[in-house]
Amino acid sequence: MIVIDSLCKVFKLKNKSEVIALDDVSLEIQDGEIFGIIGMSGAGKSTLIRTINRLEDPSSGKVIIDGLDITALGESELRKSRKGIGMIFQHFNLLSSRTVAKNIAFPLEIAGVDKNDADKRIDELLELVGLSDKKESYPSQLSGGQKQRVAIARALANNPKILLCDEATSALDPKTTSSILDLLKDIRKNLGITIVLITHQMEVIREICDRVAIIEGGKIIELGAVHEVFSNPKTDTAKNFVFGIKPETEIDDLFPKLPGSVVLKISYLGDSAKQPIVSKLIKDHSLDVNIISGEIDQLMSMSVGHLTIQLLGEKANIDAALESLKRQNIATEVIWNG
Ligand SMILES: Nc1ncnc2c1ncn2[C@@H]1O[C@H](COP(=O)(O)OP(=O)(O)OP(=O)(O)O)[C@@H](O)[C@H]1O
Repeated sequence: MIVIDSLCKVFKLKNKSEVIALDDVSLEIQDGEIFGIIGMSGAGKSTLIRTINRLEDPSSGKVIIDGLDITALGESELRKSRKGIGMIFQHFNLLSSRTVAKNIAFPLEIAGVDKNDADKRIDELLELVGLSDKKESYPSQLSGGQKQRVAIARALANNPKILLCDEATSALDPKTTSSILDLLKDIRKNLGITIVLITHQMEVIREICDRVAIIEGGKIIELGAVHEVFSNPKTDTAKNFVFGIKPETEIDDLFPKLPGSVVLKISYLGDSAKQPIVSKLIKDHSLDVNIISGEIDQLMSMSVGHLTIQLLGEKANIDAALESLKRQNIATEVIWNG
C-alpha cells in the first residue's frame, strides 16, 4: 500500500517568491489498484506523482510504501527501493542511440543482472508488450505507441510492484491511447502491480481507473471510486471533467425558456442506467419531458448515464418527479428554473 501523508511541496523561486505545488495532500493507494490523479495544468499532478519515487523531495509530509518511509531514506537505500517502482513518461524518454533491446536492458545493467538472464528477461518483456519483432529497431523507427510499449517494458524490467505513469498517453492518438490502456489493464491483471497515473484526460480515468483523485491548486478536492465521481461530481472542476467543459450559455441555447418548466441534469448508475427513467417521469407524474442532451459512459465496472432534460407540467407534478428521482438515488441538479 502507498500512504501519502500530509504532503506539502513549496518551490522557492529566484525572486524569493514561493509556489505551493502541494498543499497537505493525504491519500492511500491499495495494492493492485489502478489509481488516477486528474487535474488541470499546474494543479500539482506531476509534483505529486514524482514524490512517490522521490524524483521530487517533499517540503514536509511522508510517503510510506509497504510500511517503509520513502521520504526518510538516504541515497543508497533510495536507489534500492526505487527498483520496486517503474515509471513511464509522456515523451517516452528512450535512449535514441540504443536499440529497443538495449533500452530495455538499461535498468537490468544498472541492477547488475547477468547477461544471459537479462537476454531472457528482455525477450519475455518484448513478448509481454507485443514487440518481439522490433528487438533490433531504434526508437526513431517506431511509432509513438510502440515507443511507449518499449518504455513500459523498460519500466517493468526489474519486476516493480508499482508503475507510475506520468501523462503516458497524452502524446498519443485516441486509438493508440486505447491500446496502451488495454496493455496497462493486462499488466495489472497478470502481474498484479499497482498503477498510479496522472492525466488531464477524463477518458483515461474512465477507461482504466478504479479510483480517482481530483487535484486543484495543490489540494485533493474530490476522491472516490470512478463510478461515484462520475455519477455525482460535487465540485465545479469535477463537473467540468465529467460533463465536458460546456459553457452554461451553450446549454442555455438548447432549450426554450418556458415559464414553469425546470431544466435538470441527472446522472444514474449501473442498474438504474437500464431503467426507462424518462418514460416513467412522463407516465407517473403526467409531465412532458424535453431531452436536451444525453450520453452513457462505459466505466471499468459499470455504466453511468448523464441526461439533461426539461420538465414541463404542473409545479406539484414537477416537485413530485424531483422527489421520486432522489428516492431512486439518481443524482439531480437543477440548472434552470423557469
Ligand atoms: N521546479 C519548479 N520550480 C518552480 N515551480 C514549479 C516547479 N515545478 C512545478 N512548479 C509549479 O508548481 C505548480 C504545480 O506544477 P505541476 O507540474 O506539478 O502541475 P501539473 O498539474 O503536473 O501541470 P501540467 O499538467 O501542466 O504538467 C505549478 O504552479 C508549477 O508552475
